[in-house]
Parts: sequence; C-alpha cells; structure tokens
Amino acid sequence: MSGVHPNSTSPPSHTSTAEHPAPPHQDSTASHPPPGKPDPTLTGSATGGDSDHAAAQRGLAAAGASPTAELASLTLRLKNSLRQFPDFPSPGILFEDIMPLFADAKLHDDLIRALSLHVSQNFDKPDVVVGLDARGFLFGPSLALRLGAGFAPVRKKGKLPGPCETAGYEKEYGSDFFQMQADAVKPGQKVLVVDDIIATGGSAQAAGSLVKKLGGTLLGYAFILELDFLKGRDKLDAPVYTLLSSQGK
Ligand SMILES: O=P(O)(O)OC[C@H]1O[C@H](OP(=O)(O)OP(=O)(O)O)[C@H](O)[C@@H]1O
Ligand SMILES: Nc1ncnc2[nH]cnc12
Repeated sequence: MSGVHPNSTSPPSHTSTAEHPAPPHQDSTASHPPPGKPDPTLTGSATGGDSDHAAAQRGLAAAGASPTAELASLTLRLKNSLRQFPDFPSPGILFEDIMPLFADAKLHDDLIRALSLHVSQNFDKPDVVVGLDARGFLFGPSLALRLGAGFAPVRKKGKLPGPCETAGYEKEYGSDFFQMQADAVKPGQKVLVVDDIIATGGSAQAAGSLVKKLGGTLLGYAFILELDFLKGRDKLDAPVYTLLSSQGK
C-alpha cells in the first residue's frame, strides 16, 4: 500500500497516545529538527538497573513529577530528536528515522522509561514482549527486561530455525512474510507486541496473528511512532498505544 501524504488535517483518532489530548509538538516537517536536549531536571538511569514492573513508578517519585507530566516531558524530547527523509525508500514515502533515539544514552533511557511507564500503568504485566524484525529489536528486549518479561522475535521469513508459524502481510512500502518459532510463546502467555512504527498496520496485524496462532493472549500493541493518516490501528483488534504521532497533516 502506498503511503502518500494527505494534504488536509484530520484529528487523530487515537484511543491512547502520550501526545494527546495535549500534544507537546505537532509541527514536525521534512526538515530535520534540532537534536533533543536532555532535561537535567529529570532523573533517569542510562545504565538501567530497574528490572521490574514498578521501576517507572519509583523514578517518578524521585523526579517529583506526576506520571502525566513526566510522560509529556519525555515525549517532547523524544519527538524533537526524530528525523524525516523524503522519498525513502521509494518516491512518496516520508521516512521517519528513529535512530537518533538510540545514539544518545539519555534519549534511549527516556524512551524505555516512557514506554515502560505507560505499559505498567495501562496493560496487565506481559509474560512476553514480542518485537518485530528489525527495528522492534532495538528496544523490545530492553523494554522486556524493564518490565520483567521475556522477549521473542518476529522475524522475516527464512531467518529462524525449527518449526515456525508464518503470516504474510503488506506494509506501507511493500509486502513480506513474518515468522515466529512455534515455541516462542506458550499457550496462555500474555503478550505485548512492540514495534518502532505503525504505518498501515499490516506488519503489526501479521505479528498479532502469529501470537494468536501460538496460543498467546494478546494484551495489545505499543509503538514509538504512529503515522496517523494511514489509520493502521484500525486493523488491530487489541488495545494500541503509541508514544508519538506524526505526518498527521
Ligand atoms: O504499519 P506498516 O505499514 O506495516 O509498516 C510498519 C513497519 O515498517 C517498518 O519495517 P520494515 O519492514 O521497513 O523493516 P525494518 O524494521 O527491517 O527496517 C517498521 O519498522 C514497521 O515494522
Ligand atoms: N514512513 C515510514 N518511515 C519509517 N518506517 C516506516 N515503516 C513504514 N512506513 C514507514
């Protein structure tokens, strides 16, 4: 499916997004915004160490901020660090580059902190975090560790050994097949699916279908960034959380 950008503004239809109802930053353009400037008034450990579901709450108490206030501050810094590249990987696609989030240890820590904060407040504790090949691998394992959950990968076809389940899908700029190892999720385990971006929702939908084929209970989905205009969340049949939104213009 092609991700041609809309010309008109439509209000986001999110059920859950850290940016709404009070978006801290909505004027993202194809020009590169300045890098995020870490806020020295917020505490946070770039070296980690918090490995349970209550870690985010402890951090909040230390910072003296409400969860809502801290999430707003974290998301502003994260949003300001994203970059956009027009016509990549194909004409008409405005590519959202999340790599700066991982280039800076404080931003990286902010990201894991913001996601774990939301998940711990809004989802049952997952047994397994499932991350999507490849950018879901950048933060899925760290988030799983922070939440005290296991991690399992959804990989593109042909990369995993042993018995696998397979699901085909279409995404914003192509189509592919995903696989999970048959024993990656045990029947009845609670699963949170995570990925960097939800665009058309095709990738996430395929991942959710694999989790269900394995007998997992799908708690929901968490993404760093949502491309609102593609309405990918409409394809998903479990709660969806996105930290940031973009290209809503
Ligand atoms: O909502 P959709 O339209 O399905 O698009 C979202 C997917 O596209 C990107 O992955 P890509 O397949 O480009 O792989 P990568 O993570 O290996 O770069 C992104 O990381 C998501 O997984
Ligand atoms: N516009 C986009 N930027 C980055 N990753 C994507 N995956 C699907 N659409 C994308």
